[in-house]
Amino acid sequence: MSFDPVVRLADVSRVHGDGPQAVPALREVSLDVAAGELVAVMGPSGSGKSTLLNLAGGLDRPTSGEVVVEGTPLSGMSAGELAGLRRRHVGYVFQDLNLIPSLTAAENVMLPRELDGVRTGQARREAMDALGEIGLADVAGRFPDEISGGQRQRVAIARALVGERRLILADEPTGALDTPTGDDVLQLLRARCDAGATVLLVTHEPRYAAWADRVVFLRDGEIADSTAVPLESAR
Ligand SMILES: Nc1ncnc2c1ncn2[C@@H]1O[C@H](COP(=O)(O)OP(=O)(O)OP(=O)(O)O)[C@@H](O)[C@H]1O
Repeated sequence: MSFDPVVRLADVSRVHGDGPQAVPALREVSLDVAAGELVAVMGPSGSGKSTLLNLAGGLDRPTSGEVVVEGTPLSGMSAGELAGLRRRHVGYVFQDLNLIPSLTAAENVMLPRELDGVRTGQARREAMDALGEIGLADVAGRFPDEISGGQRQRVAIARALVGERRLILADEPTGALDTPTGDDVLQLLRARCDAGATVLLVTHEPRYAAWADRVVFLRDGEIADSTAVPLESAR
């Protein structure tokens, strides 16, 4: 594990809305996550888990504090620069899969790379590699409504992993899946960490958190506890 964090949150606060409606979703949270680390983020509904993930990936900006991704502070970046950094370095897996229904599995995986200027041939090769890695090469030409929910979720993960992204943000990626398929997803994320990526995983399930190196518990927008996961756990 390298010492420099892939993502650093330094005294990060986020207030949603203003005036009497203002909601302090995160309060002065500091967190470093290194290359090779899988950190599970747990906590009750409304404790700030999704807010933390969105800030870590530059999808949202903090009210105060600083987010640093791969050594670059995000505060000074324009919206366009942030979008570029997200496409190059950050992969997202959300519970609602956001696959584009009119594109095949392979085309969905290719899309972020093509948006980043990678030529179609290379993007296709990368997509096929990413799909092959997760055992989905045979459904590459099918559309999202022609494959199962578990396969769709794995396609979404392939799309998050394609290219050289080292920071993977997964918000309840196992939410709609049965247990064996959820285990497959975790195994995949774990393998990417072991290959040097960094994963922040929001989950309500202790079963899946057991795959992490560390579990961070949020309560009312603050880190209430941070616990190393013993090696003899589920992994
Ligand atoms: N865009 C927004 N505008 C106003 N309030 C928001 C917004 N997004 C989140 N919040 C509020 O901020 C707090 C933290 O929300 P967040 O979604 O980060 O929590 P969470 O732990 O991910 O919850 P869940 O487990 O239910 O998804 C909640 O009180 C929520 O209502």
